[in-house]
Amino acid sequence: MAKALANGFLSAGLAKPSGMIASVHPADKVSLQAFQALGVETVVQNAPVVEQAEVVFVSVKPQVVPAVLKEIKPLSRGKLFLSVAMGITLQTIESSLSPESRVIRVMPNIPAVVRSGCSVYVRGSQASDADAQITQRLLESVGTCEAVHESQLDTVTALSGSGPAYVFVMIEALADGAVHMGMPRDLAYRLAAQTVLGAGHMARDSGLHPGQLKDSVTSPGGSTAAALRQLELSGFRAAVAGAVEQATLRCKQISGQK
Ligand SMILES: NC(=O)C1=CN([C@@H]2O[C@H](COP(=O)(O)OP(=O)(O)OC[C@H]3O[C@@H](n4cnc5c(N)ncnc54)[C@H](OP(=O)(O)O)[C@@H]3O)[C@@H](O)[C@H]2O)C=CC1
Ligand SMILES: O=C(O)[C@@H]1CCC=N1
Repeated sequence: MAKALANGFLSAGLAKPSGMIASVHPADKVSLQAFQALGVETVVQNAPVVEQAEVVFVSVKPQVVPAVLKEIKPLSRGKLFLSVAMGITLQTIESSLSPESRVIRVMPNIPAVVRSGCSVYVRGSQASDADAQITQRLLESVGTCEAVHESQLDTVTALSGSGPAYVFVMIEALADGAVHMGMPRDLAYRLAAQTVLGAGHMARDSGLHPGQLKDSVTSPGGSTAAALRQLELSGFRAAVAGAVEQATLRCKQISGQK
């Protein structure tokens, strides 16, 4: 996620490679190469990042966050921390850093890499209006960004944080169906991806209910109606809604609420 955000901020012209520094775990060669390709300085420790940066993204797995916060606490005074870790609450982060640090929780998503992400954020108790503005500006440079209440963050994580994965599975499945019917795979992926993009665009911008949009595609006695019947028989809606529910529960489990 850190690579996607860095790439997005650079593409948006909001940051220069010389103004960024990334701590990359030495074993993670893919990340090392990705940051180097962006021209961003990499270090193998977290301390130099916190020492040099005014705004620090905490983008390690939730299970690793406590150890990282403990490590950087002595350097955290006066800095703004943006944590993207799922399930790690503001209370946990704030109580693990200097009381004079400022914290904002962010839930971005991976399309930030192509500046089509959607992010939400929640201000910590010490974060100022200026901190919220910096957060909003950074994340709006890579997509949409809005403030939410922390009680929504686990569900946001399950919907838009993880959502691209569900959509990628959908694209794969759409293409698999078409390949099964004889379509070349590269054409199938192109059409599937563009279909998702176009439908998303309409759902976002038309002001119409998704059900109305669905009805506009569904000719009486036609092929879409036959396909939709198959989706309903296969429990498609329940599967997708259930995925969001399970992901939310997993976030709550990680944060210790369940
Ligand atoms: N991927 C996504 O789409 C999204 C992810 N997030 C959040 O972003 C965070 C990162 O997720 P993601 O990018 O997928 O995970 P990754 O595992 O890809 O990235 C985490 C990186 O942190 C490194 N790391 C491990 N331990 C340390 C340490 N002690 N100090 C510094 N770096 C360390 C890892 O190295 P190594 O691999 O060697 O352990 C790895 O390079 C998570 O908290 C996740 O909840 C939020 C929204 C969307
Ligand atoms: O899978 C995860 O845990 C993270 C959170 C949102 C997307 N990826």
